[in-house]
Amino acid sequence: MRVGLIGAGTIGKYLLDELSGEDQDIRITSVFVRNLEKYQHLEKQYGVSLYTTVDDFLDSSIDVVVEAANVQAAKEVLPDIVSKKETVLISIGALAEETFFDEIVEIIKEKDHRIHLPSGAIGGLDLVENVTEAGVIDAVSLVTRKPAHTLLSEPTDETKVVFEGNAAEAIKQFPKNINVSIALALAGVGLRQTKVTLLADPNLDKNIHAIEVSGDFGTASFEIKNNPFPSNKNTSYLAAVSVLGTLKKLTKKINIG
Ligand SMILES: NC(=O)C1=CN([C@@H]2O[C@H](COP(=O)(O)OP(=O)(O)OC[C@H]3O[C@@H](n4cnc5c(N)ncnc54)[C@H](O)[C@@H]3O)[C@@H](O)[C@H]2O)C=CC1
Ligand SMILES: O=C([O-])CC(=O)C(=O)O
Repeated sequence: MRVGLIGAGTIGKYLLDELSGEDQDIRITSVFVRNLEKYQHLEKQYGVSLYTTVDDFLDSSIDVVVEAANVQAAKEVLPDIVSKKETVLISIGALAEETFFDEIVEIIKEKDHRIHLPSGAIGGLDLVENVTEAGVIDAVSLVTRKPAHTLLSEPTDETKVVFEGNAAEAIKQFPKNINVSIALALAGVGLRQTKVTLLADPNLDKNIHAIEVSGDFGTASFEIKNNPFPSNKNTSYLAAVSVLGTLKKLTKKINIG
């Protein structure tokens, strides 16, 4: 499977490290960048071709596109990508606006393409999706706790609630920090019904996501204590791992969950 990558930052570089080389079943062959000079070294290092226009990138010989840029970039390029390719989207917040979501769904239905949303820095989405499809879910909440300096510009001595509301509002205010809430919302009861609390904790060096689900099926609680990437404290290591996992699932004959 030949993969086209958008965004060669923390997650993108992790994927390049894992998925380059002739002998790989899944291999990144094309990378879309804005600044050719800055990323030129990737060509030699990973044997990839760089593209600066979306059209050329999509016309290169790739089977699937992985977006690992950011919510705004994803929104800009998503209609073009999904109309031509299968897509793995990690900036899931790009799908938070209802009209845009509907537009994308219309395109993928017409083109018979799929979008794959990795579980990112959380887990348990299979359960949430199952109980939602079966109509046996009542409520979902997410409490995210992050190192204070990744959320606040000023230092703080005590834990601060920086957001309390629903997933739709959370991603508008924190597009770089709470993509997980949109994955949870899309798997479950929707953006307005998914409760989100975001805490800035000065004594923390991990990104912790606590999920509570309840309904006729029973209750479920998940807590994911994520180690951040050393090079990017905003991003959990698991987020990158989940993109790799999603790509590997695309090639498997037995799917779990
Ligand atoms: N669903 C989840 O659990 C998580 C989702 N994310 C999403 O993944 C994204 C990527 O994360 P990281 O790799 O840690 O971020 P990063 O900031 O390290 O890397 C992003 C890269 O994308 C590039 N970029 C930005 N706009 C672009 C454009 N229009 N075209 C091409 N490249 C562009 C940047 O230059 C940078 O190299 C985040 O912005 C966030 O939206 C991140 C963590 C968790
Ligand atoms: O990496 C994380 O823990 C979560 C994150 O940034 C996001 O959901 O956007």
